[in-house]
Amino acid sequence: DSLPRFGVPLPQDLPNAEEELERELDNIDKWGMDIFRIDMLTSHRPLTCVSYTLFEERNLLKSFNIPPKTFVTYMLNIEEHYNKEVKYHNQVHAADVTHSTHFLLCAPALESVFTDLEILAALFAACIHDVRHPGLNNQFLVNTNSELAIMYNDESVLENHSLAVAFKLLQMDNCNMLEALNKKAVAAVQKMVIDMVLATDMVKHMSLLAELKTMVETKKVAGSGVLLLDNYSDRIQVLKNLLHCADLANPAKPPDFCQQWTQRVMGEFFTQGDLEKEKKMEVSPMMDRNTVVVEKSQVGFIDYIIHPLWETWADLVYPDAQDILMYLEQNREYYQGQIRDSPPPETA
Ligand SMILES: COc1ccc(-c2ccn(CCC(=O)N3C[C@@H](C)O[C@H](C)C3)n2)cc1OC1CCCC1
Ligand SMILES: [Mg+2]
Ligand SMILES: [Zn+2]
Repeated sequence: DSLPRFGVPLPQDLPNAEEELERELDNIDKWGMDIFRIDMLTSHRPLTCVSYTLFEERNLLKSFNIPPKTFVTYMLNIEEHYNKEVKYHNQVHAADVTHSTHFLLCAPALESVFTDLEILAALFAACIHDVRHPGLNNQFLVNTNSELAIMYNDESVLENHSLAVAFKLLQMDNCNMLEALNKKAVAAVQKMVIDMVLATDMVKHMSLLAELKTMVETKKVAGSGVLLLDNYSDRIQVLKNLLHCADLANPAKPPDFCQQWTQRVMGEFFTQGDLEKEKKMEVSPMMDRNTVVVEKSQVGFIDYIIHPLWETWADLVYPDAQDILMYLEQNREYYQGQIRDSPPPETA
């Protein structure tokens, strides 16, 4: 039983789904790839399709003797364990972050900087980083004394849970995509994946950014212009920031994708806010559908979190991320313009 061409069966009711999907996947090395259309064309299995395409393109299945059937079985299993009912933290977000991770790894400034094992770890981390996300954030799980918060002692609860689930699923029948790696390589991948996924917890943001800024100030560059990273600590620090940037890339995407992501995240936030109201809890900031001004909160998010992070990343890989910064500034202006009675843009 051979695998379907893109790893996943395509919708029968779409006559030319295969050629439409091929057309979308032709953009896999571009920032503007339409992950929402790929979600539709794969009957909501974008993660398996994108990860399979990327692993094939990067020749990682051959390099690490990963049987394609095992890879697809594991990824479909992981995809099943993303919650389709959750509006933002579902398999489309995971596929988007995996694609963004791939794009950032393609930066010329990072050319031949990372080994195939590190690239495998980064893509794997992106695929699994939010698996079993309940659509509630860490603070809610802690405040409600949830099973998960007790299990993980209130520390990076969601991130620890996604990691545990991902490594548990590896042990299921015909799912161990790392079976051909030697013990040392598996341990190295596992450590890198744990370090990267734990770094996607927002509480780590300020310290991660501070370290990135220090790295930019002291960055060592080879004659060819690629980054010189000669120890694990520097290498994993760049990979942690790379995945964190990919996780926080929505406001730096083409406007219509950015706006779709905002609708999804607000849908998830308001669902949590409604639940907090129902439970007579204090409603979290940005989650009260009656008081949040979506455009204002996006401008604030961009000004205080997203732009400082992406500006620093763009410095690190200069001049590679300039058009990403352009989208970010364009989206900031869009949201600023949408705020009622906001000052008109200065005339030139
Ligand atoms: C497109 O909009 C967003 C896209 C992504 C995020 C965002 C913040 C942190 N992350 C990284 C993961 C994380 O830590 N969390 C914990 C919590 C902030 O909910 C986030 C969703 C996930 N992702 C926030 C976004 O908007 C928020 C709502 C209005 C302003 C901020
Ligand atoms: Mg997360
Ligand atoms: Zn995420």
